[in-house]
Amino acid sequence: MSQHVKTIPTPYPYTSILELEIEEIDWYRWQRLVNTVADMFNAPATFINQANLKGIEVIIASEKPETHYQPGSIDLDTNIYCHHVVENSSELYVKDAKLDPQWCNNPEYTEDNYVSYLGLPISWPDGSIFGTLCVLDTKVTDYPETYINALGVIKEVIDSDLRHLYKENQLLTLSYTDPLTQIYNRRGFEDLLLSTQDLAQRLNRQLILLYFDLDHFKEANDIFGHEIGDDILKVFAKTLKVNSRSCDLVARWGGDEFLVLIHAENEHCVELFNHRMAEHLSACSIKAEIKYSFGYAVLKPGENTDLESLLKTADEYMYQHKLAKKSQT
Ligand SMILES: Nc1nc2c(ncn2[C@@H]2O[C@H](COP(=O)(O)OP(=O)(O)OP(=O)(O)O)[C@@H](O)[C@H]2O)c(=O)[nH]1
Repeated sequence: MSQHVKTIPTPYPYTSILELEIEEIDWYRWQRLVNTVADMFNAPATFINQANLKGIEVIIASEKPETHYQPGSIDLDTNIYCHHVVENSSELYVKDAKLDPQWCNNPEYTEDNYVSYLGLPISWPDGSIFGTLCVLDTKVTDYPETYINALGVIKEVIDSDLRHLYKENQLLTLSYTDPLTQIYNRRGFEDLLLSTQDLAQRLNRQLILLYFDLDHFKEANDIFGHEIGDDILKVFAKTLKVNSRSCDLVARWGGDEFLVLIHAENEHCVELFNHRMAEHLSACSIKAEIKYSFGYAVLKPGENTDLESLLKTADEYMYQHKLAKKSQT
């Protein structure tokens, strides 16, 4: 019997901008832009969508009586037009969905009868995808190139609003934060590593990369449940944070793995850090005992070791630590 293995799409690492109190976006202007596009194309529906942790979410919809859509988000498994724009980071123009079998399971076509779609990607200033500006129609279309170009100009207005937001730093912080533990995520760590290295060079100080991996975390999830598992991750992240200085970088690297980059006078700091961690963790009141293995790598001033090599060293060390503990038990 053949087995169909379903892959779960990775969510886009952004919180919905609708959930944030952002004053820098002129929502009224975005609304007018969307309404103008709908009028210009004489189309029943125009949207600005965001690719975020929920999937693809409608942020602004045209205010025409015939605009038909479900407010909220569509998960990444559903074959809607916008997913293709987001995935490929490029324009998509479907003049007549009937002519292309790839849309036969697209609910926008099969349920809402949107047979035509024109969508452009909207980008964050770092080039990663924010979402789409799109025009949908229930009739077959053949837009002139001048219209498509005009849509491109309107999209650039939205891009530039996002750039402004980035300057304000609100969303930058957001896209750098792991939503569960509220420490940096992988992307935040990678992006801030360079400036931390720069600072350490200028101060002529060494940096130490600490790599932590929880022990038997899968078992804790299995025995106590996923929610307690989440609590363990949160407590561990918080413990790392309170034991670090504000200039250190504390991040969740993925799953039950964490990184801390510390400005350290010498390797003795690693022992001290560990000692403080053990003390804090033993004092916290959580159902499951939190144990971890760790490794580290040193980056001396003047050295130019890349993150990959540092991680490899720290990971090998951590692995030996884990093995040693396993063989003891
Ligand atoms: N609750 C919760 N579990 C997660 C999360 N992310 C990853 N996991 C789980 O973390 C577990 C990691 O398992 P493993 O990598 O095998 O690690 P381990 O059980 O700690 O094994 P050892 O490292 O060998 O001790 C997996 O079961 C994941 O499903 C999360 O955000 N929340």
